Amino acid sequence: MASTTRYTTTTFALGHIVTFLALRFMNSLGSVFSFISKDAVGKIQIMENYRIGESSQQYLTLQSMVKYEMENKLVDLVQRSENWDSGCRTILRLHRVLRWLQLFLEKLQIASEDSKTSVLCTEAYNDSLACHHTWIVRKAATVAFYALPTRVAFFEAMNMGTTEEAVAKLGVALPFLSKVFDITEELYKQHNLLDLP
Ligand SMILES: CCCCCCCCCCCCC/C=C/[C@@H](O)[C@H](COP(=O)(O)O)NC(=O)CCCCCCCCCCCCCCC
Repeated sequence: MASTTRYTTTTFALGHIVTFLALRFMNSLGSVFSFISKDAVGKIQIMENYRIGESSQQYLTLQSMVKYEMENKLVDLVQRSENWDSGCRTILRLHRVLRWLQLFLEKLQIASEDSKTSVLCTEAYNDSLACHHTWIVRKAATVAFYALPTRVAFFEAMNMGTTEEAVAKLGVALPFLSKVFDITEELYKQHNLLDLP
């Protein structure tokens, strides 16, 4: 499955729409989230530039990107230097965010009415992204999570309808999210790219 499934331009386009909605939502949460969305926007911009650059054909699929950058020694494997913004390391950062999102949405889906989104988000963060972040980023992220709205308001802000509707939508979306995560994880494992600096 992993070797035959491809990221297509359609997938990229859908990704952009979801990202746009997520970032708009984060901006609505106020300036406390802007340091998070700024970093996300910067990384998405790096990938968009590859998609419109002179090697854009090499960036049509995740597999072709890995092949192209590895064969042409365009990835910093040991420490960040001239290839600090390679597609491989940029996607790795976003891939780790996807793991956080997967855990967070799974928790939101099964949470009780009175559970706090800040707690769910912090747990998901500690089990995924936290170990890749510096102490200062971990502290700032944890503080920002306290500003998250309640579960109901969260679903409303994301335009997901009532709690029942939102839970049903998450049930449809989560398997797709897992599939994307698993394909990327497998590809990166094969090429030994999971710890890029
Ligand atoms: C809804 C609440 C959103 C919480 C977002 C949780 C993720 C917390 C990440 C905190 C990142 C802080 C900013 C800086 C991080 C960088 O140090 C770090 C390393 O980068 P470097 O190796 O280039 O130096 N960057 C990263 O790990 C990438 C962070 C990108 C954050 C993207 C967040 C997207 C959030 C999407 C929210 C979607 C909500 C949807 C709900 C249905």
